[in-house]
Amino acid sequence: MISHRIAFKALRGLRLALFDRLSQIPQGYLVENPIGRVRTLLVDRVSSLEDWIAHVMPEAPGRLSVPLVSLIALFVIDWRVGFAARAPVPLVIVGMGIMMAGYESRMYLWMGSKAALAARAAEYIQGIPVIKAFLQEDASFSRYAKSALLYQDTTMAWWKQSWLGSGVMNAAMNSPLLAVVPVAFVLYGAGELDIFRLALCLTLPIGILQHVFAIVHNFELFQMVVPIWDEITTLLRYPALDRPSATDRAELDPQQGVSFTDVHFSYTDGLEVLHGVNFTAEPGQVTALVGPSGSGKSTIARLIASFWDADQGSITLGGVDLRQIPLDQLMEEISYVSQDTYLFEGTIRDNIRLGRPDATDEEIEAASRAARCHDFIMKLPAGYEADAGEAGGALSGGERQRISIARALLKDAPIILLDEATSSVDPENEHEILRALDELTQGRTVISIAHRLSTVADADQILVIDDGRLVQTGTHDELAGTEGIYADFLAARRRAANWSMA
Ligand SMILES: Nc1ncnc2c1ncn2[C@@H]1O[C@H](COP(=O)(O)OP(=O)(O)OP(=O)(O)O)[C@@H](O)[C@H]1O
Repeated sequence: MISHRIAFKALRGLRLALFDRLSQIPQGYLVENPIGRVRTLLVDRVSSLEDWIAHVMPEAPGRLSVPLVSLIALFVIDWRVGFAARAPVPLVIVGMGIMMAGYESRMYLWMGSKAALAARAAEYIQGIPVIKAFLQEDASFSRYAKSALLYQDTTMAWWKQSWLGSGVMNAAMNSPLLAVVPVAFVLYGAGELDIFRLALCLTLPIGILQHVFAIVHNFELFQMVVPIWDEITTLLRYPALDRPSATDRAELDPQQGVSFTDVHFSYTDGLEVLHGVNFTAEPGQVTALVGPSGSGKSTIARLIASFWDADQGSITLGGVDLRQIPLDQLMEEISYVSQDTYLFEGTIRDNIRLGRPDATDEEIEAASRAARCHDFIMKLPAGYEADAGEAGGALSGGERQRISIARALLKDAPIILLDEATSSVDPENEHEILRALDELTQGRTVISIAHRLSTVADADQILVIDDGRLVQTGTHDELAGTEGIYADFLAARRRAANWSMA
């Protein structure tokens, strides 16, 4: 019982340490690692250490000493019985040798396929609505099925490679008396052993092999624990963002907005996606980022939110380099509003309160009214007390986005990062979102990945990004009359607007 208590305490400590690390490392880790894989690590991998801590470690002294003491006792009773008791050991070693050949690489393959299966399963389930909408069930299911088959193949390959060795080993270990019985009875017949010693000779070997069996099993467990521990320590040692502690708050100048100076950045694959970007988003102004898909707009927004650090150059906020601003302080300064709003377990009220944990109910409702959420929330049977998990399924994408706007309003951060994609939203919702956004962006510094021409045209400054470079800067009027990507973008929008349904 004590060892189990210690084990659960250790697992709890380990999980807390991992969560702690996750909050200190670049949030990009979560963008780059499928959520199913992170979940497997935090839940399953950590749980699988329980056996090791609760059983293997506390039982090890007994497992090792009992066979040793029994064997010495047998040698003391009669050295010939001692040797007979060891007769199966070479067979156990041979069997184990066969079984363990290439164990580590098989183990990594198997664990990799298991993690891939978990990731694919999570992806498949999360993506079901999209998959159905695009009639991709077969393709998506086949990806999931392929990883299930790979898991099956690696499991079966492992079994096939192990069965001979494990058969030999098990047979030898389950035959502790094979050589002892004839030797002991011959000695007893010859009068060299009395009845008590004979009884000891016939019982002690059984105990020895049971423990040897357990040691072998534990050795196998150890082989499994090594890669798991590797994975856990990789995350625990993942370099944290180098930031001052929460108490070393930076002096931010409210007259200065967000500035990029010669910013270069590459994701972990090493391919540079931003090649020396320079701009300033002035405080209280709307800066719109436009450009072709994959040009780097979201990357710029994520760098401002410190998902990662720039590889070269500097990003400043209020005149201070982001690296000098404690993460907590930065998070107070920024609200990130994207089109996919995550609803946490709890009530709708709790979900909005995430914007400012000490907000009163009245403040939450005022923010909801301003974000045009109040009416649809009141239509839910339990209103603000509705369970977000259950209600979430009943909310449209636009309604969820308005909830994230309500959170941001409550948070009242001076800088708004806005990924405003409204393409998937119906006109009624779009209208409501725009009104909510108007409330949110009043008097704040807004950096918006803009998709709607109206937002772009109204922006104080438009930054045109192409292939990781800032290629045009100006207002709508300035850029509309200049040849380039922005004029092309306008022309494409006008053509689309002229399309008729006839
Ligand atoms: N996590 C990632 N790992 C590696 N490369 C990435 C990652 N995220 C984005 N990229 C790459 O970085 C480049 C810029 O991507 P980004 O998402 O910033 O573009 P974007 O302009 O926001 O595109 P969109 O308008 O389609 O959202 C692309 O080539 C993309 O493939």
